[in-house]
Amino acid sequence: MIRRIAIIGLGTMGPGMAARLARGGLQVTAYDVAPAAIERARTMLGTAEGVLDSLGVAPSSAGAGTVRFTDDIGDAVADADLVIENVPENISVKAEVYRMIDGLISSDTIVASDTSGIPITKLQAHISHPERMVGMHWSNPPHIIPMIEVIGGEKTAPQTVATIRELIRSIGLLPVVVKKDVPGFVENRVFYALLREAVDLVERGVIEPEDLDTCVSWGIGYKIAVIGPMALLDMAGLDIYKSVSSFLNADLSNRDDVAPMVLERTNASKFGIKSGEGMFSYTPEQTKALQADRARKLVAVRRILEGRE
Ligand SMILES: NC(=O)C1=CN([C@@H]2O[C@H](COP(=O)(O)OP(=O)(O)OC[C@H]3O[C@@H](n4cnc5c(N)ncnc54)[C@H](O)[C@@H]3O)[C@@H](O)[C@H]2O)C=CC1
Ligand SMILES: Cc1ncc(C(=O)O)c(C(=O)O)c1O
Repeated sequence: MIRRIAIIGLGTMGPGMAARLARGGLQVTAYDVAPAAIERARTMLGTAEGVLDSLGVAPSSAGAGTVRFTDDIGDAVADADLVIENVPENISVKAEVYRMIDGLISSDTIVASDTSGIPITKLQAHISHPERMVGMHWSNPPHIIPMIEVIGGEKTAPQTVATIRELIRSIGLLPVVVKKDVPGFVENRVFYALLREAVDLVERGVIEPEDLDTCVSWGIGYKIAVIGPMALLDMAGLDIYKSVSSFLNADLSNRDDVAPMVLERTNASKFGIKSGEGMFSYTPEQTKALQADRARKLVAVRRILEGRE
């Protein structure tokens, strides 16, 4: 039974996860190597709790859990039933965290990674109890998006996958078990196929970035929240899909490296909202307003999709 959870890494994802897990009645300790990240996370935690209130996510019947911040990794993982590693998407950074916690956790502590797509089999090579390591891939913003992928690597015990799936279900979220440890799992394989084509179309001047977003959000994006791709195939007709894919698939982007448009920006430290500029530009005031507006709309859409409005 999982009651105490340590979150390692409090950047974009950690604070929202901490808020959601605590709302589910769990005792969370939250650690980051950077003191500034811990300070930022305190504010982000408060914002996420407000969003959970507006989503109507009630505390568990046993009451809400707690979030305690710490700057000591040993303190964070001591007594944890589950450690969620949430540091940058880089195998050596993640492996260093596993090495650090290896001697600090008990042999029955589960270690989960929120990796966006590094195969779990690669990550579990860096830990003493690989049978207790599992992928637990949340989607951003983690306190709003209810689906979480659960992925076992070659050495993950089936019981570890089952325990994490049950934990997710027990706090009212939606676990999806990915049956094969493929890079990117399922969500990001599908999403990155879309992103590759979107970036390519903008880069080739087929469409302006703002218009690309309008096309995708109000075209496929809007309906895909209600009708998933497999069901859409049936709605459109497999005969139509057969005809279109017979000429279109061969014309879609198949680039296997990072697009120049993305490299130019990342080389200039233009990472998006976190640096004030990426595909678009953002002042701090615009960022605040945008995040509040997006949270409000995501909350409203989720309430409707769940049949609550
Ligand atoms: N940003 C996103 O939309 C999503 C990210 N992910 C995955 O979640 C993981 C974390 O991503 P983000 O939160 O976006 O990263 P981020 O870069 O925003 O935050 C990472 C945090 O880890 C901290 N950190 C670095 N080394 C550390 C160490 N040795 N010990 C403790 N803390 C350390 C950093 O100080 C930073 O605060 C990555 O694997 C990413 O691929 C998963 C779903 C969505
Ligand atoms: C661009 C991008 N990459 C990865 C992820 C992820 O799920 O890991 C996300 C996300 O929104 O969650 C993302 O936007």
